[in-house]
Amino acid sequence: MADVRAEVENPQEQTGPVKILITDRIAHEGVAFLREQLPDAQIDERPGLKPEQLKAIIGEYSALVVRSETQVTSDILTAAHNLRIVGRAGVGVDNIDTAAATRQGIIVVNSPTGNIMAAAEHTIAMLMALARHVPAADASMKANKWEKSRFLGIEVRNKTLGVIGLGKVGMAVARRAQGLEMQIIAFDPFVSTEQARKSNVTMLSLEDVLKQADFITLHTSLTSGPNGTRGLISEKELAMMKPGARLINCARGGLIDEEALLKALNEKHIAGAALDVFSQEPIRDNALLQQLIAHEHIIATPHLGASTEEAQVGVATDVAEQIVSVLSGGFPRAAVNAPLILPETLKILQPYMVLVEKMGRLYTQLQPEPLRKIELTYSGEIASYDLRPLQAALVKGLLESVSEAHVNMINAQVLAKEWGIEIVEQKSTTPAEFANQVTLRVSSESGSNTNKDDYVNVISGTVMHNEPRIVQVGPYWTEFVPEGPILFCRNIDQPGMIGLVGTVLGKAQVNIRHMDVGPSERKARSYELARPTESALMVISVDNPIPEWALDEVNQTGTIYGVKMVNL
Ligand SMILES: NC(=O)C1=CN([C@@H]2O[C@H](COP(=O)(O)OP(=O)(O)OC[C@H]3O[C@@H](n4cnc5c(N)ncnc54)[C@H](O)[C@@H]3O)[C@@H](O)[C@H]2O)C=CC1
Ligand SMILES: O=C(O)C(=O)COP(=O)(O)O
Repeated sequence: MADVRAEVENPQEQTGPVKILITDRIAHEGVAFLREQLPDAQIDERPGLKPEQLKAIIGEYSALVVRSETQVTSDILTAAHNLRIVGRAGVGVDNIDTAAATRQGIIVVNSPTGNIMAAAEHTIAMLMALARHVPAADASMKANKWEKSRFLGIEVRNKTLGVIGLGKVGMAVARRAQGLEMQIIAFDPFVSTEQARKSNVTMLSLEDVLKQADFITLHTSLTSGPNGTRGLISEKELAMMKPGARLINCARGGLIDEEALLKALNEKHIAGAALDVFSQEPIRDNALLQQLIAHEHIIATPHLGASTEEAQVGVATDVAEQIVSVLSGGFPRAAVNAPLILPETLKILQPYMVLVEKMGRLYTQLQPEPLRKIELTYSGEIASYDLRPLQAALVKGLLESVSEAHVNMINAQVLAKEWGIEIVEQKSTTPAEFANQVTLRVSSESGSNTNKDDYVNVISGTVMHNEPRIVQVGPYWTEFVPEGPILFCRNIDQPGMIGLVGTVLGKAQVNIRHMDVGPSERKARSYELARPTESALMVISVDNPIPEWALDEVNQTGTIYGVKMVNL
């Protein structure tokens, strides 16, 4: 069973050492950690690659490390045949097409806390610089001037700071600003008034924050779509700002309509703005942005929020650790697109993951038909765990033999949806037939399993001595280890049937490893006589594949039917 955490096997078999590509500059501590922990890996630092250069080489790599500069687009990802993880040495992942990565089963990780303080302190530096014209005064001094009266500033004490986005950075900024004796008001639709009140922050509507604050600082992530934050501060919002107020953006450039900002500054509606981030980075020859940063009431820094020694060491080692973990078959600490399962839980679930994947494979091989709805029932103690890995294992088992898709825990749900498969789960901690049992009930294309040979609508299994066992197939009770080549057939429940099959297999020089004949009713297991017209399911595990002529011979007996070979 392959590990569904982060599929180790690659669709295009990779030869040679594992390769890691670093395309933005990260602290050397992170690179050193990778080298130390993965001594056989090839680690290439190639900052400044053009998109077409990155696309040309990305296929060789298992891991990619970036900051905010490299654009990891879906186009790049289509060429990333061996990529298993993208590590963002920082917070914002808006430069990574995470939806495309998810579809391809690529884990995206970031460092959610490594540079929070750096970003918050830079915001405070921007706040003070805006209030006291520090950069302009410095430039004037360097031009050999002494313009004492030109740089009259304001105090921040007793002023109101409006925080838009009261997350990790926003809250750190609020705390620091409280130390400067500022009043803090905030807008964040996902933070409760009560929670904010405990930190002495007053939650208001966006409009009220804009109208009341002397300084506005932005700390939301950049998201697109109808409820996204792109263009959150546009002409209308700028117009709502208090005349003479100041704006700070150390989050993402796209949050502000930069043209509208330039207009508001030119009209002297707001007194100034401090920008660390821009809609295009680097700015290069973007005329609007050049005009904006040249404005006398703008303070600009080249996306320096995270650029402290401490933060860079923090984010680089944070991401390096997660890359080592994932490439070694473990879990990332901060995956943006993967559910987090604790290693202890995974250890318990592992044999059930094997079981469920085999149940999926068995179903697809016995009943190769488009699926529509699957009901997974868990009973026993197993039902009390986080069972997402089992669902992923099931999708993998079901789709692997019929699709090119590389299924793993990251993309299992997306792929199931694409295939139009609805998966519902039922959980009960009360044991059923076995202490822990997983049952798969399937509805195929027609919506019900009505055709004559369509008996495999239920497969049930358990784990015994850490080994998966299938205990029910359709109406038949059975017990076998789902492993290797297995012959499935049904027979009229009467004497001589086992002998018939045994003789043919003997003739074909096929060794039987295990055999189980399951009646269609549980009570027949207690050696009561079954009625002669009843059928039974024969499950015969063999050491080597059975030749076609032997399968035909078994099929022609008249009393044995539905002969099918599966490979688990
Ligand atoms: N300039 C730099 O170098 C750095 C920039 N950042 C950026 O700062 C931003 C914030 O980072 P964190 O605080 O770590 O993120 P976070 O996820 O902890 O906080 C974001 C907050 O924004 C809120 N939010 C979402 N939509 C909103 C909306 N429409 N209006 C108001 N609030 C909304 C969320 O509820 C959340 O509380 C991110 O964009 C990140 O990329 C972070 C570190 C360094
Ligand atoms: O972590 C973030 O979100 C940042 O914006 C920092 O970006 P950077 O790593 O400095 O390119």
